[in-house]
Amino acid sequence: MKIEETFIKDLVVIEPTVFGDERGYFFESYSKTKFEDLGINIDFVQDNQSFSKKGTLRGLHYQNPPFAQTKLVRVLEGEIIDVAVDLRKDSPTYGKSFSVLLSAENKKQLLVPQGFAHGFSVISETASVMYKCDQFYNKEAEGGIKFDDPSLNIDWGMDLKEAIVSEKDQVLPFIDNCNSLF
Ligand SMILES: Cc1cn([C@H]2C[C@H](O)[C@@H](COP(=O)(O)OP(=O)(O)O[C@H]3O[C@@H](C)C(=O)[C@@H](O)[C@H]3O)O2)c(=O)[nH]c1=O
Repeated sequence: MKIEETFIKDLVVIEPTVFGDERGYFFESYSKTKFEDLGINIDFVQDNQSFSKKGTLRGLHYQNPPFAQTKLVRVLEGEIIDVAVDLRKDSPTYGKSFSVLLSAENKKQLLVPQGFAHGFSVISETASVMYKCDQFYNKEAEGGIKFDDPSLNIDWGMDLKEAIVSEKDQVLPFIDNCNSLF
């Protein structure tokens, strides 16, 4: 298992050790002790899975404290551009975004800490995305930022006019007006 730092503190990409043989492959997608060896000590309590068609864009979402969530995101099928935006007011990278291609093929995982907004776009025909969370879903604590906020200028790898976006996500505020409490 390998950990890649990003330019944003605490936001890391994890690559598993994959064992291939004539049957196919095997890897540990999560191991509490191996993650602890990498300095990651998180108690995950909920696993989520979503399936989306090409052109779907979900996000950018977060839950405010005390219900903030760390998310460990991976792709079971397909390819996504996974995006995290730093919302920590005292962070030197506040308002900056990081994007990474996650796919069933590259098996990379993005560890999105508490204090970030998260979203992804689907660039393959379909994609199944799975993520672990260290806090339960709480509707009242939900917050979001509009995916096309010009101050974030995120490259979602698609024509945004064609993006498939939920009604809820179409009316989210830009970062300067969001209700983030981080
Ligand atoms: C996120 C979530 C949603 N739901 C319900 C609420 C709603 O009726 C339905 C669909 O919810 P949403 O439209 O919010 O799903 P979605 O837009 O996929 O929301 C997700 O987006 C990605 C980018 C994230 O980072 C996640 O944390 C989550 O916010 O599922 C739960 O029951 N539990 C959950 O944990």
